[in-house]
Amino acid sequence: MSKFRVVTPKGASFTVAGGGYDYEREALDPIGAEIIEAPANEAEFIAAAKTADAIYAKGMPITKAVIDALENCKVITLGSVGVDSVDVKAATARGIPVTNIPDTFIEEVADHAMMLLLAGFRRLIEQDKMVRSGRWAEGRPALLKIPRLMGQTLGFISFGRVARAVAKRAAPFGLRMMAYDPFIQETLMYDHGVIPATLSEVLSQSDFVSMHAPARPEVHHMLTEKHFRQMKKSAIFVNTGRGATVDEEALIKALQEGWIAHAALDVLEKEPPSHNNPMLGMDNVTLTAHVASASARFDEARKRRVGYELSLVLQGMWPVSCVNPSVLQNTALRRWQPVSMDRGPNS
Ligand SMILES: NC(=O)C1=CN([C@@H]2O[C@H](COP(=O)(O)OP(=O)(O)OC[C@H]3O[C@@H](n4cnc5c(N)ncnc54)[C@H](OP(=O)(O)O)[C@@H]3O)[C@@H](O)[C@H]2O)C=CC1
Ligand SMILES: O=C(O)C(=O)CO
Repeated sequence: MSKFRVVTPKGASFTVAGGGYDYEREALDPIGAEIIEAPANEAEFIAAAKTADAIYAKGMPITKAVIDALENCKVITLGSVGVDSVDVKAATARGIPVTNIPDTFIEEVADHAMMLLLAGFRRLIEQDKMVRSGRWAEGRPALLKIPRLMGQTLGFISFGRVARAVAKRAAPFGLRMMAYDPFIQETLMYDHGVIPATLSEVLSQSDFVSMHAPARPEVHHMLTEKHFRQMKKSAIFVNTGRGATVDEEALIKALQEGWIAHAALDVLEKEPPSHNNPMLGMDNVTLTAHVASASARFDEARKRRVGYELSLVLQGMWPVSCVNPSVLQNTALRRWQPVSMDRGPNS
């Protein structure tokens, strides 16, 4: 009989083809913790998770109803940066720490954001189609209409870890950069050659708007019609954050009516999109399938980090990355390292 039960919804998202090796186990086996898969529907999950020592959240939303039913849970662990699949407020109210993996694949996501920006700007998909369909001669005239990249303005919405890594990549291209993020110190922006700005300034002055806001209830549909109307007609909108931060209907209207030029998106409101999502047929949209974090090291890095966070808490210690750290002081867990209490609105 295992000492600790970690319950997780069956049918994980993210997993490599064929399942992959359970790197979490390298941290969990030595402490006698077992990962148990439970059906990914709320009622059956609650029945299996009620007495669990920990929840490993993936795929299924961990709602208030699930959280309120937990009798013995010491931590809810996420194998992602985004914490939108867990009701963090409900966990905080129950005094349960929630952990994520914020520093695991920043570089991959930043590479992807930069790729989307460049592909949208240099019209990669359109150029590729022209060559394949025998319209070679149309390629050059299409690009003769666009400005050169150097000197264009890149505006960030949110200036967290990923946006900062994008800024490092964008600086050598000679882009002017500005950012809206009321939650971080302006010095961090200046350190990256980025000018602090209001949301309106970012929207109205940027040639590229790169969206990195986390999907929290208060950030839901942060960008609406009025925001797309403020953007330049030539603007390219890049989103590698979360689809829910954008009113997708408004974005589609903006693209169809020419308020902005192009959207390059790794994330959508509904993933995968339904077959009648108009963006699937639009030439001024570049899409990838929420894959920005993926690389050959993704599965191992994510699982090892999840195993580490779980094993710390199950052995009675503070986790390394807690999104609601205010709860830690009221737990029996031991503080063994400095942890920043300065986290977002949910903490
Ligand atoms: N496409 C993909 O595969 C991936 C997507 N992501 C998404 O990207 C997002 C950003 O990642 P990352 O940069 O690592 O996250 P960070 O937590 O490092 O940065 C997010 C920043 O946004 C700030 N913020 C919070 N609310 C607002 C708001 N209303 N307006 C402006 N800024 C706000 C945060 O402040 P504070 O910390 O105070 O809350 C923080 O400074 C993640 O939340 C995740 O959803 C991440 C990885 C992979
Ligand atoms: O970590 C996240 O938030 C992701 O979206 C991973 O793909």
